[in-house]
Amino acid sequence: MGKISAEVRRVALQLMEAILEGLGLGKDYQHEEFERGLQLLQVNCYPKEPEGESAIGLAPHSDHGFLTILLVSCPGLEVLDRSSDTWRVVQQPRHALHVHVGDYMEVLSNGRVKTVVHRAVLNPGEARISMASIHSFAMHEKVSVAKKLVDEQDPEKYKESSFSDFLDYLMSNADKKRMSFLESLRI
Ligand SMILES: O=C(O)CCC(=O)C(=O)O
Ligand SMILES: [Fe+2]
Repeated sequence: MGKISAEVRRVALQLMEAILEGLGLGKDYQHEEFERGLQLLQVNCYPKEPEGESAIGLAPHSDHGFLTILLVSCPGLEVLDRSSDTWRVVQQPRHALHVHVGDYMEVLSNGRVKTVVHRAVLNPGEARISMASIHSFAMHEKVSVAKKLVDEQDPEKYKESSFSDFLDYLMSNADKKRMSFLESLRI
């Protein structure tokens, strides 16, 4: 587990640099904050789909960090196509990793790069395991819109927040039907 986490972290940081460069911020933008950031591993185990029923394994959501790298044992991942508001099945080439952009990437880029809304459905043929590696800043480090991506036509669209603010948000809304964390940050 230690080796795969370290390798996945290396890939995530390299992808982050490429995205930052693509946004015109330069690959070293907030380099230290990314370097000392958090990596969270979440392992999901789903049972086989009961016969004749279709069932959701993990409800629709977006991930809170900058990037998620996902390893899955078999198909079951679906992403929301924003243009048609329909779910698209994600193909699963053998041994391929999936990369999701998360909420903090949408915040940092001032909405230029959109978070991916996704869900997992149960697989009729077999039980399923997935391992999500989520990459974010450190617990109390604030993520904010890059000032270079703000101007009169494109005002700042999100409030700053940290991972600890995200946890507080989850706790405070635990028993309510709630808007997503990202929606709560919209200005
Ligand atoms: O199991 C999957 O394919 C998705 C897992 C996921 O979205 C998550 O852990 O955040
Ligand atoms: Fe997810």
